[in-house]
Amino acid sequence: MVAPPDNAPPDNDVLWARSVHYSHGGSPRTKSGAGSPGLSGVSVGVRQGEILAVTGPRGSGKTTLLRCLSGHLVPEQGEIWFNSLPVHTMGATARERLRRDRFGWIGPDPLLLPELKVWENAALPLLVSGASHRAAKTAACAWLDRLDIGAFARKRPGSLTRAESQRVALARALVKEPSVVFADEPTAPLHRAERALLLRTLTTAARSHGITVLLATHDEESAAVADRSVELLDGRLAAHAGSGAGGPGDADDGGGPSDETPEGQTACSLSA
Ligand SMILES: Nc1ncnc2c1ncn2[C@@H]1O[C@H](COP(=O)(O)OP(=O)(O)OP(=O)(O)O)[C@@H](O)[C@H]1O
Repeated sequence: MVAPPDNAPPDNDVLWARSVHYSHGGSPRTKSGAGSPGLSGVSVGVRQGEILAVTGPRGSGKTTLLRCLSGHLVPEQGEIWFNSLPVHTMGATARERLRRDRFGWIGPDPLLLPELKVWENAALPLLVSGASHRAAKTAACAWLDRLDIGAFARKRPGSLTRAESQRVALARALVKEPSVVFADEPTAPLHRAERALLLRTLTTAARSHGITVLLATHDEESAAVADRSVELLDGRLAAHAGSGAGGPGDADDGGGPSDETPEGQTACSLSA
């Protein structure tokens, strides 16, 4: 067993971004705002089991941050850590394996495969990982039941409403019981009542299984389900605040770092 490097994140942070810079198209951001903005020196720590909302207006960099934290994008500068693993130095295959084995993702579009039954869509992450058909079906149907859509397991996605389809996408994100679920505007296509239901379903499932959630949303009401929020503005972290909803961050200082963290780490849970 290799000891984690000295600059690895604090033990209770499952994910950690340190001074991350990312420009879409690779052209660095200029002072005038020209170029292709993404992230400009964002640092954030996410605790084990925490539900963290990443808020901010459209185009502020929420998706880019989630994609960097999940290893889809590699920052031009800065570090991304998952536990003691330096994601920013991993090769494409290792990052792909990490995403497949430890992370779940749900976006604004359910992206279900119309040719497959609902349970097969929910089971896809297990099927592509080599799980047996029977085990994948059992796990997928259990999640569909938990999310109150078990009755649709044998139907095709085409017969579902948008809200039901999003819940199937949620089952697919949870079916491997990942360490972290990245939820990028998962309620964007839904009506208000449906939004509340999906978020309640996501947070209940995550809390009962100890799953960490990063929820990107421009909607304040959606962000209120989180334990803590960080706000992005123009690719920079603007503020952070505890919502009082309860969670790991409430145990001590409301989610910020302690004074005892090594030099350089204090900024990582707070600032751009
Ligand atoms: N593939 C891309 N190529 C070029 N620019 C991009 C690309 N993806 C995002 N951007 C730009 O990067 C900035 C941040 O985009 P990002 O999607 O991360 O923001 P966001 O806060 O998630 O926005 P939204 O709420 O609209 O999804 C925006 O200015 C966007 O136009």
